[in-house]
Amino acid sequence: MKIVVPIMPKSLAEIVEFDVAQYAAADLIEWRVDFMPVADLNQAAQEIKAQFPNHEILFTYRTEDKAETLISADDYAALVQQFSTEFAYIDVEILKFPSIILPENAVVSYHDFTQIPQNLPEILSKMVESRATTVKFAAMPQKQSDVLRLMTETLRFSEAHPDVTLVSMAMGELGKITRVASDSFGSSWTFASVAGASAPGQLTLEEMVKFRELL
Ligand SMILES: O=C1C[C@@](O)(C(=O)O)C[C@@H](O)[C@@H]1O
Repeated sequence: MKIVVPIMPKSLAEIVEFDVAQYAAADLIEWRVDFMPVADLNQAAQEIKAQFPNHEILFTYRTEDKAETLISADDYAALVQQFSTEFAYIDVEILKFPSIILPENAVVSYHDFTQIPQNLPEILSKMVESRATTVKFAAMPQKQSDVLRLMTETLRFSEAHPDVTLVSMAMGELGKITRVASDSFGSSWTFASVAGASAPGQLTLEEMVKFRELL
């Protein structure tokens, strides 16, 4: 299972301050672009690539965790088009922005910060219809059985689509088990933090590495 570590710089100045050595055990860096002014993204992209020359980078502009809309659909599509060629992977909220032209390195994603929706299988099916090779799903369980449901659907989906890389996780305290063990049920990436979590329930990179060694 690949360990993905998010970085969430709020300014250009923060990028040069990263203690890059702390990220060495990460398989992939996720740049959470949505914390930074859009006007600074070009320069930030170059500086981030220079800071992490040995890592593949996932470019993510997350809108689904925000109440207000900070970016128009056209601007979102323009960002995807511009930055998809600059990074190894690019996150695309395909169900929220359905008219987008999907780049080959797209990681189509869906987030629900309140629940694990009952129509999870349908959401996964819709995402795979986009023909993306990587499908990511993160949602918030309210009870233990929600976590089991996510694991069951992860297994079902991964068996039905062996050619697709599935990334799934349950967030929060209840979901932690999915972050360390869901590769047993067909999920291929897990997210862990170095300088602050980008979602509830993430373990630190150090904890994750220890867990993975034990498992
Ligand atoms: O899609 C995900 C997964 C995530 O939401 C998590 O729960 O670890 C964290 C986000 O930064 C990332 O874009």
